[in-house]
Amino acid sequence: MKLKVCGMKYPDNMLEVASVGPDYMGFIFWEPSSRFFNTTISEIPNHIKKVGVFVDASLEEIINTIKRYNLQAVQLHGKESPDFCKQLKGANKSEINKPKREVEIIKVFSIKDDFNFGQLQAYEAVCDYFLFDTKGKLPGGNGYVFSWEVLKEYPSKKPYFLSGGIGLEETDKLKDFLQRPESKYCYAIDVNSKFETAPGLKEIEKLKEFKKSIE
Ligand SMILES: O=C(O)c1ccccc1NCC(=O)[C@H](O)[C@H](O)COP(=O)(O)O
Repeated sequence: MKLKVCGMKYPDNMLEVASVGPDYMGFIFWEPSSRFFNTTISEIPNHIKKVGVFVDASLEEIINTIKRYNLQAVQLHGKESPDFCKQLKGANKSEINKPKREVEIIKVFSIKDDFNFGQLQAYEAVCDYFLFDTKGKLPGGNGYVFSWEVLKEYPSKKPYFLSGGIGLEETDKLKDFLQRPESKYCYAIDVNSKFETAPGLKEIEKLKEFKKSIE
């Protein structure tokens, strides 16, 4: 199972987290967040994909940020429409990253108690992954787990990231979930606030323990 560590902020901490070996590292490009990032990304190994997290940012802002930070993925955490994702995919193919690999598009859906999976259909062709997070006061990083039971209704074959308040306390529940049919397309686990001592500052020992538990 892949691991994404989101909400990185501090250069030394990025290097420490890199040593744990996640597959993705996320950077929040949404100013109101306590994890808002606008400085320099440390030299982390190439196999760790850098993900830019955006909330209803313009196409221009996203493209400029991809270029500035050499991002390999973008996570869209707002109300971005299928057409917006399509435009981003188009820009991606033509101008962002040629001749390198295309930037992955991760579209986020926030879940409270139930969820209308019908809305995924329009995004199938225009994003690479879905990410399921917990609906809360903020667009992301709320620190609450949603009921994964909802995913029994998952109608798609698109791989998804499971997110929302996941910490070491969820390890047993997660192991159980990963045995179930509804986790067939679960591609990665996304963690954030449950591994912090302060916004954007991750706890390395906890991350090591968690990574082992999902291997
Ligand atoms: O983390 C933030 O501050 C944030 C703010 C606005 C949009 C997205 C944000 N985080 C994105 C993530 O991918 C988080 O890992 C995800 O929401 C889960 O966070 P948590 O509930 O703290 O585990």
